[in-house]
Amino acid sequence: MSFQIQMLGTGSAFAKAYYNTNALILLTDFKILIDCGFTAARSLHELDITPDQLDGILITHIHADHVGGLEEMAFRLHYSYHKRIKLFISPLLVDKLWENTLKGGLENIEENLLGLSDFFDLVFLEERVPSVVHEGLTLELIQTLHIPNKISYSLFINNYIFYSADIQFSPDLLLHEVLNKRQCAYLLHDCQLKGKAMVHTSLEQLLTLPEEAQSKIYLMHYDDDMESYIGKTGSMTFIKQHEIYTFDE
Ligand SMILES: O=c1ccn([C@@H]2O[C@@H]3COP(=O)(O)O[C@H]3[C@H]2O)c(=O)[nH]1
Ligand SMILES: [Zn+2]
Ligand SMILES: [Zn+2]
Repeated sequence: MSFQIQMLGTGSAFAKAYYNTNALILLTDFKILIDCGFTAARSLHELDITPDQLDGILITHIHADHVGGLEEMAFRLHYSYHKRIKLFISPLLVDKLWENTLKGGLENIEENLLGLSDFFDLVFLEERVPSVVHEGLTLELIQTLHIPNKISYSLFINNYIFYSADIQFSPDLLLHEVLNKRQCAYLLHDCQLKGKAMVHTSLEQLLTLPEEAQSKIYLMHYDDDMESYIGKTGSMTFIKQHEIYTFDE
């Protein structure tokens, strides 16, 4: 069964033009959002998608450009749509997400709404365990380095697409596991266009990869000056906000 990917946004944490890097995975009868940052609701609105039309949301890590839209989702699902959707999440992130990000806004709005599982149907994704989340869609989280001592996950989609979330340059992972062992056909990778990358991967670092690897890479999580880098990304391509991509196996 084929599926499509439509980026709700493709920007860095502070980008204004391209919104937060959050992705919709679209199957004929299933829609899941990868990350739900503070621009997600506006972007969904622009695409004429309401929160209740999502079947689930997957969280890679706790930064506002990846989870900052969850409070609005929870409120609207509860009050406007009287519905809970799935939240696909590592068990290691659940308490942190509730205690550090959502509790302040969501706790005690009603006496029986006490925690994350009162707003979402929690589906735990164990690291490095492929999970069939719907017919035709298998997701697998792997822990990757973003900020030391901060839990953060990248993702395999149907074991042939690698979705990096936010990640420091990890050439061994990319070349040995993603490309060599798993033979992934597409890599959606975050990219800091200028300067030395401290918590992301820089364009300069990605340009050190062999041309064959670059040709499979779609760049995301970029700054507002992306257009001035067109033609300067080797064999890598910028993925565009709201365009629908079919990544065939
Ligand atoms: O040690 C740090 C921690 C964070 N930051 C910035 O804060 C942002 C948080 O969201 P992000 O992970 O998409 O991107 C991060 C960076 O832009 C940084 O430059 N250095
Ligand atoms: Zn980010
Ligand atoms: Zn981050």
